[in-house]
Amino acid sequence: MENDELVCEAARNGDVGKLKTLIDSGADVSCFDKDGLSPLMHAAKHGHAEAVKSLLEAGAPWNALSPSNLSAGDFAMDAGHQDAFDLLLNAGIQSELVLGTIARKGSENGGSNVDYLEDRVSFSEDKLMDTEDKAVMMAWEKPLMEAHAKAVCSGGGHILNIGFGMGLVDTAIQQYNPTSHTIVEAHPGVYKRMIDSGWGDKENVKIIYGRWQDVLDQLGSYDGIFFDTYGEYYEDMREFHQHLPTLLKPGGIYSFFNGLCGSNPFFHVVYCQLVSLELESLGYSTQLIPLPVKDCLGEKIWEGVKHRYWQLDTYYLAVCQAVEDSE
Ligand SMILES: C[S@@+](CC[C@H](N)C(=O)[O-])C[C@H]1O[C@@H](n2cnc3c(N)ncnc32)[C@H](O)[C@@H]1O
Repeated sequence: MENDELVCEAARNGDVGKLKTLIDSGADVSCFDKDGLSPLMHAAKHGHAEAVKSLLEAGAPWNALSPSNLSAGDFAMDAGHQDAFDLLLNAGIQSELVLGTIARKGSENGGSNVDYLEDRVSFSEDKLMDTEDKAVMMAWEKPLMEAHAKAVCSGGGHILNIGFGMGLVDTAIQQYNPTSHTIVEAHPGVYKRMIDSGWGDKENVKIIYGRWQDVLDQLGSYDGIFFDTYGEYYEDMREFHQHLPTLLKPGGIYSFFNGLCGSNPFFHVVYCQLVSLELESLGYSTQLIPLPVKDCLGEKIWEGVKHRYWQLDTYYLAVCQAVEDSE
C-alpha cells in the first residue's frame, strides 16, 4: 500500500501509534487518498480526536477541501464529533489569527476593490451586479437588512451606514426615523443612483461620497452603525473595527453583514468566532442571532450570478455593543 493510503487508513482507524510512526518516518500529512480525502478528514469523520490532534501537530492543513468542498471540520460537525470539531475550530482560529497578523503587516497598498470602484455596475429589480457578473447586492437579503436596521436603530439617535448598494438597509433605517442618517458610498454609479432617486433630498440624510477609509475625518459618533461593503477583504472589516471606539457612542449598537465564508459551513463558524474574539479584544461583545434563510434562496435566484456568495441555511445576525453596556 502507498504511504498516503497508509496514513489515511491509520487516521480512519484512529490508530495514533501507527500514525505517529508514519509521521516520524516522513509521511506526508497533507496528502489525499484516491477519493480526494485527507488523513485529517478521515480522522474527523470518525471522531478520532487524538488522531486529529496528532495530524494537526504534524502540520496537516485544517482548511483543505474534499472534492465536494467539505473540510475536516465539516466532517466532524456533520457527524456530531464535538472533540474533533473543537480541535479543528481552535486550529482554524489560531491559524487565521496568525495570518491576519501577517496580512496586517503587508497591507499598505492602494485598497482591495479599486478595480470594482472604477468599473460600471448594473441595476435590476432583484440585484446589483458588477462587470464580472458577480452580485454586489441581491434582493433576497431584504429581510436580513430589515433585521440589521432594527438592531442598529434600537436606541434611535444618529445612525451610520457604510455601503448603500440597493438601499435596502437604508430604506429600513428610514422607517425608524432616526435623528440623523449618514450613508457612506464609494461607487460613482451607486452614488449617482442614490442622488437620482432622491436620497440627497431627505431631511435627516447625509451622504458622504468616498471610500470609508478616505472619509473617516468627516464622520462623527453614532448610536447605531451598520457595515456592508463589497469587494473588500476580512482584513478591511478588521481595520474598520479598529475605529469603532471613536465611531460608536457609549450604549451604541454595531452590526455588519455577516457573509463571512458564506459558502462553507465550518469556515463560517471559524470566522464567526474569529470576528467575535477580535471585537472582544476591542471591548465589544457580540451576540449572533440565528435567522433561517433557506426559504429565501431558491435555485432561480442565482441565475446569471457567477459566484454564490451564500450557501448556508442559517444567517447569524451579529449585534455588538460595548462589554460594559451588555452587562
Ligand atoms: C453589498 S452592498 C451594500 C448593500 C446594502 N447594505 C443594502 O442594503 O442594499 C456594498 C456597497 O458598498 C459599497 N462600497 C464598497 N467598498 C466601499 C468602501 N470602501 N467604502 C464605502 N462604500 C463601499 C459598494 O459600492 C456597494 O454599494
